[in-house]
Amino acid sequence: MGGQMQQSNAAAATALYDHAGGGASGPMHNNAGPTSDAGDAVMARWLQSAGLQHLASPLASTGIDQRLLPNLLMQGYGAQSAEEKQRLFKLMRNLNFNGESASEPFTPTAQTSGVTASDGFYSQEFRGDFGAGLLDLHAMDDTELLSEHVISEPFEPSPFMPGVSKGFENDFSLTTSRQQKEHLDADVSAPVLTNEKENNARESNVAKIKVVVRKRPLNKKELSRKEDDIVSVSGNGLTVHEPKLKVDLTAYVEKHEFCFDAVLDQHVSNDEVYRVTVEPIIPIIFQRTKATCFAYGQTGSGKTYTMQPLPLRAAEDLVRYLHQPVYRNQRFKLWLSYFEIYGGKLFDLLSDRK
Ligand SMILES: Nc1ncnc2c1ncn2[C@@H]1O[C@H](COP(=O)(O)OP(=O)(O)OP(=O)(O)O)[C@@H](O)[C@H]1O
Repeated sequence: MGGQMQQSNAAAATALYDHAGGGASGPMHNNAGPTSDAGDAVMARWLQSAGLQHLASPLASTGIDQRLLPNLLMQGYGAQSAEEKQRLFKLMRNLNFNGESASEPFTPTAQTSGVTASDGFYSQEFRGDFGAGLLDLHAMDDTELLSEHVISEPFEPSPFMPGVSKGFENDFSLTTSRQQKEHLDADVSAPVLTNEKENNARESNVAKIKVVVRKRPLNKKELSRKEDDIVSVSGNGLTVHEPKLKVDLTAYVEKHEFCFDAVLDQHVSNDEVYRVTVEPIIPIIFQRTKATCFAYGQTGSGKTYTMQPLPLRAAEDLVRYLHQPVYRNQRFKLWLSYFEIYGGKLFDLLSDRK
């Protein structure tokens, strides 16, 4: 089914290209005939794939040069609501730029006899701001476009995330006020782009991975052997002082310096570990983000000692958040599973180690 559909799209796209080439000097609607119909059909189907088929017929009957369509559509031509404009914007983004930026010299990706690169769908005019305006047939795969239809349900941002509330103010949420809607209707591209920029900025502000090192104190055995403490901590850096011998057997210490997101020395309590590592993740989970916390290190380095208190503290905070008015009605669900992986086997600790 998908393959068939793509084939028929490919044929139709070629027809549109031919059509544009034949009528490069005049408006496309003047080129009546089968190719014109095919071109209109592609445009109609393209719009239909985003549920915007009602925009196709007015455009066809206006006498507007269809090479200008991408720009016209981008300016919100015919679209009534902010939601429609958003769909148009996403549809436009599915145009295949073939890795070229608009400033790069244009190279046509297909050739048809009698058609030059400056014509039709491939012309600078048609491409407008969108690079090489070849319809990406893969992007027209129905499943992918269906996902474009999913409009996220209104979601109230967490007041705990820095800078989040500002970003969501410009979002196309269904709760957009009338005044905002009018503003968005006036120019749909600007808010979408601003919104995207803000999303990127917000994402880059929140580190995806945070590595925290905890130094444990020397244990009794090490103390009884009068072993040296070879790790010193300073800020978010630590130095390993490695005892070495030169070839002439003179002892010397080689320093290895490392920097992490945070380094906790041996005097730090488990509460402080929680505060630095897991506590900041909890509100992010309520932004519908997945979060993982794990410990690694050599045997006896303190993984169990460090990790053991964290789940209980995290569960307390999670439940506390769930009861906050801002999250209470958002249909969040809390699941808990507890496994041990040992010796290549998985044990369910909430089910008699089955
Ligand atoms: N920060 C710390 N303060 C005091 N004691 C600690 C600290 N970290 C670890 N210990 C002690 O060091 C010993 C080893 O710690 P732990 O069992 O947590 O290591 P581990 O990394 O889980 O080891 P393994 O990989 O062998 O399971 C334990 O007796 C633990 O109580």
